[in-house]
Amino acid sequence: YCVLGFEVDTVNSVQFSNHTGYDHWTGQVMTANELHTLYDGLKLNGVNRYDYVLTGYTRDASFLEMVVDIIRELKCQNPNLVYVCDPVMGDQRNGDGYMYVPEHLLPVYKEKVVPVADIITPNQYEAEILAGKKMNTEKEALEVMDLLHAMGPETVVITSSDLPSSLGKDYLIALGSLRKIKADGTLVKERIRMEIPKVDAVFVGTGDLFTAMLLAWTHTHPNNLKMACEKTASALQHIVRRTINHARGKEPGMWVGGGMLGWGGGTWDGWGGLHCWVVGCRVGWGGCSAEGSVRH
Ligand SMILES: Nc1ncnc2c1ncn2[C@@H]1O[C@H](COP(=O)(O)OP(=O)(O)O)[C@@H](O)[C@H]1O
Ligand SMILES: Cc1ncc(COP(=O)(O)O)c(CN)c1O
Repeated sequence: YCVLGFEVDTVNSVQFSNHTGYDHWTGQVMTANELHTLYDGLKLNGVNRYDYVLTGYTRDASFLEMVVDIIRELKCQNPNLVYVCDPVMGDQRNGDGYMYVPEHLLPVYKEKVVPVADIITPNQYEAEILAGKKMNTEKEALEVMDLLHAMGPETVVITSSDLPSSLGKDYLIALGSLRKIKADGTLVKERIRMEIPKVDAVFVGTGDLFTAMLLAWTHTHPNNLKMACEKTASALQHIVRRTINHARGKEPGMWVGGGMLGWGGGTWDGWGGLHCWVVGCRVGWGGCSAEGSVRH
């Protein structure tokens, strides 16, 4: 189906009853073999040419390794392919970080996945464990982003952090860094900081949505990370606000669903012809979070 002008092929990396923030969850974790079988089908038909690949939540190390093998092959098919990786591993609450996927995935992300990624979107905790360095100040955050660039990706966006905002405690900080070596050898560096008004609730799936939106907006603004991030954050802000208003009963009749991706302004039609392959799961449905809109 077509989302924001992208024709998207989806592959489940897990198939769960609900996201893992619930007390219980059941379902299947996809294996490397199952992924390979699907990829083989695409190859046999000669339809394995993609412009973008986006990966999200994964629980299986060999599945991740297979993703890397496939990315390498897809990059041979299309050297301009952009791989957007959301290294979904964990989060922090009240300053304490924790992993919600098996810990042995960290070295696979670090040594194999991040090096082939063009854009990564960790949260603060994920950025810190990938870089092996804490970020308590903005200066340290910039150092962490440089360490992540050195691992491979030319675009790093830290989707949320608890760094202090000059606007007060009701704002969360997101940071972005674009580091590009141009054909003539010059280094282009763009750093951005976004202060995002906090909604007093915990959302699940917003990181996934952020990454999907960033993919779409960096396509429109490939050399303007500020613009891409602003449009992404704008959509997120609209969605979390409408979601919370709905949950509090202020917006009757609103459906938290895939169609919500249409908010945030801009013209999202008519891009046509782009192929995007998304490896990730659908993060559940129903409930009062933004998750319904993350139907990669
Ligand atoms: N409580 C919130 N208030 C406002 N915006 C939020 C909130 N939680 C998430 N967001 C939005 O979602 C984006 C991703 O944040 P988050 O879900 O914390 O990332 P991650 O899943 O990577 O930890 C943020 O940049 C912000 O735009
Ligand atoms: C199945 C699944 N997918 C994705 C996520 C990531 O959610 P978020 O976008 O909020 O980082 C989670 C978080 N627990 C999850 O359980």
